[in-house]
Amino acid sequence: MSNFLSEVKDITRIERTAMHSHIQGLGLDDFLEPRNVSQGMVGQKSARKAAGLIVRLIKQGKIAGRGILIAGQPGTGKTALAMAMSHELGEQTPFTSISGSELFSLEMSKTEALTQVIRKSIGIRVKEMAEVLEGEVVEIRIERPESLEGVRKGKITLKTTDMDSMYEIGNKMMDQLSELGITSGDVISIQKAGGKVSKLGRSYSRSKDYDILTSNVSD
Ligand SMILES: Nc1ncnc2c1ncn2[C@@H]1O[C@H](COP(=O)(O)OP(=O)(O)OP(=O)(O)O)[C@@H](O)[C@H]1O
Repeated sequence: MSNFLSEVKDITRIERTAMHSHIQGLGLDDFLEPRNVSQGMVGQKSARKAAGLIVRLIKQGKIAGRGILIAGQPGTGKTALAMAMSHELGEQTPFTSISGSELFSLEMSKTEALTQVIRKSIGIRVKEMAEVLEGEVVEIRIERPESLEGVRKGKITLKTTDMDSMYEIGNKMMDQLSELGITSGDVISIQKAGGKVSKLGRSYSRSKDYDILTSNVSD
């Protein structure tokens, strides 16, 4: 679990997109003419119109595999234009922002840095589908082997809204259950493919067993 958390920390970066949260599009009419104030955009009319033209060409499939260089003084709206273009291209077009200093490094080639950013952008669109078993733990039974060579055998009974089902569990799953401190009354999910266990909470009927706020608790 701790490894998993540290991995998450590694890949989490502070994105500087909040300052553009007002940008919802290029604010153009059907003839690509910029409206005065529209979709969070104001001014920069010729740049917005040019960006709209590029968006139209992309949507028509007339340009692909090309980059666009937007040049200008700091703070004049280059990132805002890029973000507006990604909005115009629809939800399927991810927006990923990087700064120049991330590309120029002694540790990594520019190609590698760019490849990572592209992978990240693609990753935004990948939805992971996992089949899971979810239910309240009724009982965990682990039979310890009598000899050192013997293998542990385990069974878990899960209660779902419809029924109770018993599953045989392997060593890895037994270790996970004990690491997470799973006991009867916990509501858990188990990923069918990898066997990853997650604790979702405690069942309502057993929730008072360890509830320190109730009057049942003695000193
Ligand atoms: N035409 C515009 N309409 C509304 N808001 C804008 C417009 N242009 C820029 N902004 C806003 O102004 C701020 C600065 O713009 P932005 O960060 O896009 O500039 P930049 O050219 O990318 O800057 P830098 O070169 O420093 O990266 C942002 O909050 C952006 O959303």
